[in-house]
Amino acid sequence: MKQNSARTYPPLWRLLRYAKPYRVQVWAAVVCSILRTLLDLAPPYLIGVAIDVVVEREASLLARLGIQDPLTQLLVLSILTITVWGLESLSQFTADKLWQNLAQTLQHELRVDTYNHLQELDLAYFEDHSTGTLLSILNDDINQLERFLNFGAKFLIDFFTRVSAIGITFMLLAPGVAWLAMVPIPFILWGTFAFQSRLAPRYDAVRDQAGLISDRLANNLSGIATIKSFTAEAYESDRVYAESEAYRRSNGQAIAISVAFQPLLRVFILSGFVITLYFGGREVLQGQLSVGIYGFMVFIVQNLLWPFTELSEIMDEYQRAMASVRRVMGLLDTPIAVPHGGQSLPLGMVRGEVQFNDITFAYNGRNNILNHLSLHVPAGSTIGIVGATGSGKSTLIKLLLRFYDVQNGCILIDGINIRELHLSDLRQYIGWVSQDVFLFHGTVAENIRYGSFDATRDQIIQAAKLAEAHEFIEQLPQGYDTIVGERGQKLSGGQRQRLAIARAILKDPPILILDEATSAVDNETEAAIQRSLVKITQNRTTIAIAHRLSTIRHADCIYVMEHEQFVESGTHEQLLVKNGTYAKLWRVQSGIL
Ligand SMILES: Nc1ncnc2c1ncn2[C@@H]1O[C@H](COP(=O)(O)OP(=O)(O)OP(=O)(O)O)[C@@H](O)[C@H]1O
Repeated sequence: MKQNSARTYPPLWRLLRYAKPYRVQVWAAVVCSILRTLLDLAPPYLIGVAIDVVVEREASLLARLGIQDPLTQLLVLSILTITVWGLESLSQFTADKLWQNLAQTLQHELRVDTYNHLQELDLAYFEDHSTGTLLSILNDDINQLERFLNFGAKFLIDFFTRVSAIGITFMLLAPGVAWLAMVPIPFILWGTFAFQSRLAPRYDAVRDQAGLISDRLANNLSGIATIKSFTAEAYESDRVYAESEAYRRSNGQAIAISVAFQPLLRVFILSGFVITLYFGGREVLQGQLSVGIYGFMVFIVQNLLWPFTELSEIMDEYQRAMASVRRVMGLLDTPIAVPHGGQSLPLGMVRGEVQFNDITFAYNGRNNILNHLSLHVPAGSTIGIVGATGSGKSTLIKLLLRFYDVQNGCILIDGINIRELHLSDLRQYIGWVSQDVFLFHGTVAENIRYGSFDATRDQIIQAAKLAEAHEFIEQLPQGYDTIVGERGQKLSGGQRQRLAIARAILKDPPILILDEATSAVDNETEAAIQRSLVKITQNRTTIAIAHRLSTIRHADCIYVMEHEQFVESGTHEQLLVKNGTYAKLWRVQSGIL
């Protein structure tokens, strides 16, 4: 509800609301920026006063204020100028520092919040959104905001202060000429905003296109070995070229409008300047305006009108930033499809009984993978699941981990519906060695320790020994401190699997899931791991999925999956006696057939 209503706010408003905790700094930065601009306007005024001193001497403005001697008047003016410049530098320094700190803080907070929200989203979201697009939001879009906060916000404040201060002073000093000098302003404003409204959709397109390039690059870099093995470099180069070209084109379309407006603005500004020069001069000649005020006005009229040329650039920056805000906020608004349950069950109290009660599940827009499937795994028992590839074995595990929610039926742990459990509790109970082992860039020890961050070196080595990994780790150049490379690419598939098993053993969960956990190791190593697993799986619920039946033959019960259901179950011996699918598979694998 709250998230939907947030969408109705304009992006700038949402950004400001985000900055709410920093409102003191924001106001301080605004005040310092206004002060700086006002002080920046003082020197032209002081020049006007100086002209007044040298022309009018004892009849000057300062003389009327009580300083008779023209030389003393000049001295006072000099001191005033030094003071103004000093204060201007100070306020500029403070404003810059405040804006930059704010930009850095907001950028940091937004990035961390967006990332944290992203982590909470369900797996289906990541399947529908490419890594490149998400990276471009987390990096490019958030950096764009920093640029705007660093420069754009400051410019906008400077602009409004400058225009209001000069406009009012003009009106007070020479109302006859002032309105003429301001005639171009409505035209400039109208043009600026008309042009910005045409620019906004083009910048949205640029941001989207930037996301697409990022996708392509991220995809290619992670698939570089495949590209090389298929000698597809030229093909990929063409695809990158096409994406980059599309980005260039969409940026070009935005730039085409953005540059066309500048020359037009100059014409308007020139007219304001010429009007002041001519009509102001005429008033001086007619004795209606003092020379000092005329000098000040000619000098300052450009200060009034030039910011309007910058306004279009700032609005340009603003539109780019708002396109980024929309993307960042869009991500932050994405509802969490798999929410936490309210119940908390301490890890130490979990027995590990798992029940799938009449569950039905289909991936988004696909046919049912599991149909009215039920399974009961008593606490502490070991079960094996076999079945054809694509039959839904891994899906069953992902449902237990609540990566997705079932459409019908329920899954229980120790009799509690997993939807009611806090997600982090639920996932604490489960040690999952997945089919696709993912190792993080870091050392072997860091990867084993992943998730059990307090584990000692000895515990890590002990877990590695049980996973039959200690020996090969010792032979690595830096042993446990060897860097495994991104995604563990400096290790073999079997070595990666053993690290993943060690990681799950170290976690010491009440429920252990082994999804093809030893598929990449040789028979001898697998036999050794199996011997270790006998010890590890004692008093722990274990669900093992395997194509190699020898891996699960000693399970308390083996389930055979087919056609969205379990079609057979029993011990290895019972299933052989049944002479069904399992027996057929066994005969094929053991070479009897
Ligand atoms: N994220 C997903 N979105 C849509 N369909 C999916 C997704 N993941 C898996 N599937 C489909 O669901 C079916 C079951 O996949 P699953 O990975 O559970 O099979 P499996 O029995 O573990 O297979 P294998 O033995 O090959 O590992 C497959 O047809 C697969 O194409």
